Amino acid sequence: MTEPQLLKRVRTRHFLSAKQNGTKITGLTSYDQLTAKIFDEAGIDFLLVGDSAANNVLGYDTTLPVTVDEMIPLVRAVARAASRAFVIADLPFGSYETGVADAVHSAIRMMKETGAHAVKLEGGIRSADQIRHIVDAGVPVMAHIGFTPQSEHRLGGHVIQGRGAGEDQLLADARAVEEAGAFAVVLEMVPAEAAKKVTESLTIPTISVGAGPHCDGQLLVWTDWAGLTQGRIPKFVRQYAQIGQTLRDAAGAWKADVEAGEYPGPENSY
Ligand SMILES: Nc1nc(=O)c2c([nH]1)NC[C@@H]1CN(c3ccc(C(=O)N[C@@H](CCC(=O)O)C(=O)O)cc3)CN21
Ligand SMILES: CC(C)C(=O)C(=O)O
Ligand SMILES: [Mg+2]
Repeated sequence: MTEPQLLKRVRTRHFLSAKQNGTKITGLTSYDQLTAKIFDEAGIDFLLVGDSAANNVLGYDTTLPVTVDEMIPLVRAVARAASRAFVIADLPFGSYETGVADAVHSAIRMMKETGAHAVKLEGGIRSADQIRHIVDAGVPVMAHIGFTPQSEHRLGGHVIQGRGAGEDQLLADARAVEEAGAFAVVLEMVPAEAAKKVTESLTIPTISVGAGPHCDGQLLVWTDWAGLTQGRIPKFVRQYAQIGQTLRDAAGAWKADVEAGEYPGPENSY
């Protein structure tokens, strides 16, 4: 988006101007103050405290079990650490689907108790009323359509969305969230050509998570991107580090040194 030192704090208007200027927007997930500070210093434009914390922090198999109460301390840590990046709190499953009052309540809790700058929720047409009411309450909303992990059981697994006839549904969902007042929309796991059509038909920026190169920005789950996630990694991820292997090697080397009496050395002792 803009050079880190030129911009004090990323705001929703910078998302819109980035689309207008053709400058790509970058986002990573973050769940703690250590990574938030590092990604913020690297100039990443926004940090999403994803409900993927369910898998990546709390050890659940899916995102479904995580609650607002569990998310709040993580969002707070990220918001405290980020000085330039725009911090977005993911609304977990069950905290907004039950009606506009519950959705506004959850969004306000996130804003009041964490210092986040916006919330994100899943769903297009089905979530448009919630988006409208949260925005009316003064809270910016990032929408999320295409593959929506909170509904993976209804979708039948990690299935690519927006293929064939699904493209019309995707476009309708995208228009609905823009009309409802979302400032940006995440497109997850949709064909590049469908994402291109959505990007060209909206005035708000599209953020790709596995939606190809034509979107206005790109977002990845940091633990996937840094080689920390165990197990299957989606095809849309490019790994920029192998932190998992680095830590495994470090733990093995330290254990061997301790067992051999090589650690601590004189320089580590009083
Ligand atoms: N952005 C994102 N969303 C997720 O739901 C998600 C992550 N990242 N990262 C961690 C886990 C791992 N997940 C996934 C999601 C998809 C595949 C996968 O292999 N997908 C196929 C395409 C779908 C298919 O047709 O099977 C692929 O080739 O990428 C793997 C792990 C779900 N989780
Ligand atoms: C992958 C992104 C879009 C997300 O919702 C999350 O990390 O929870
Ligand atoms: Mg999420």
